[in-house]
Amino acid sequence: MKLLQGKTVLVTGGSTGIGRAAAIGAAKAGADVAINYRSSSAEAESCIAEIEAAGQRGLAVQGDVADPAVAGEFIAKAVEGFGKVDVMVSNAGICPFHSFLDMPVETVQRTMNVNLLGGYFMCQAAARQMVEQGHGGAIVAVSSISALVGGEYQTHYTPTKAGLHSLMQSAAIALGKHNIRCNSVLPGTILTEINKDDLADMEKRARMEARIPLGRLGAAEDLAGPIVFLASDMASYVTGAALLVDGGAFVNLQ
Ligand SMILES: NC(=O)C1=CN([C@@H]2O[C@H](COP(=O)(O)OP(=O)(O)OC[C@H]3O[C@@H](n4cnc5c(N)ncnc54)[C@H](O)[C@@H]3O)[C@@H](O)[C@H]2O)C=CC1
Ligand SMILES: C[C@H](O)[C@@H]1OC(=O)[C@H](O)[C@@H]1O
Repeated sequence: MKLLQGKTVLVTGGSTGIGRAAAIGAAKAGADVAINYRSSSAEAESCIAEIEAAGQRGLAVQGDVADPAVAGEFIAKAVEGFGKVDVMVSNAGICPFHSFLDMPVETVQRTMNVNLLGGYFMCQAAARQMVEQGHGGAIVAVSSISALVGGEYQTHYTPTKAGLHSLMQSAAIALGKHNIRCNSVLPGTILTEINKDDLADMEKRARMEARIPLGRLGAAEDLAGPIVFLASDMASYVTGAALLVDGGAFVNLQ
């Protein structure tokens, strides 16, 4: 039997990058998958096509996670389509690199609203549905190695990732009695749209590659296995945990 056979998995920011890889990975593991996406319906449709090519049902729901109302709407549409919610992968995020001293207020607020509050309301809405269903569930937040270490141009971003990591720890306690497990993955540097401009600086890219014991930056697909594992019953006694998926970068001090 496949790891997520019969499960319904929801992924925010699921049309590109890590979210897309998680959505397609979940479908390949036997789940029906609903994705939330921000704006590009072409990317969302092509993700749904890949979910269907894996033999599963797919559903795309547009919405800005920074709007708290969008969380309830996403859950309602998924329940309407698939009848239940078993897994929430809270993944949507932005990282507009910017220096600290002249950081625009709007950039800070938007990053917090999307990454942290968006994640909070999505996880809460999913948990409410899971509690109502009465048969447990799993929540996986896409936090970051940035929950543990800083970045000069990420002073507005790293606190959101530390916040998601902390949210999963507290939610694990709040939801344990409902058999809802809450964990986070902490990706290292993964080559996606979010850092395309930043990593166009070849010197910086080479520096980052050099400190990764596995010798390469990550690909979005590197996150699919860890997310599917944490979502699955194979991880039935894992909650409140954080799984680094960084090629060993974090432990490489000198
Ligand atoms: N690429 C990397 O090195 C790392 C990424 N992450 C996190 O992984 C997550 C996914 O990012 P990537 O796949 O790397 O980049 P990405 O840019 O491909 O994915 C981010 C997704 O979130 C969506 N999104 C952004 N704002 C949204 C909003 N307001 N409402 C709904 N969807 C929204 C985007 O449309 C996009 O599909 C983010 O939370 C990011 O912080 C964490 C650690 C490392
Ligand atoms: C977007 C960055 O490249 C990426 O985001 C993270 O969370 C990682 O720590 C990297 O800085």
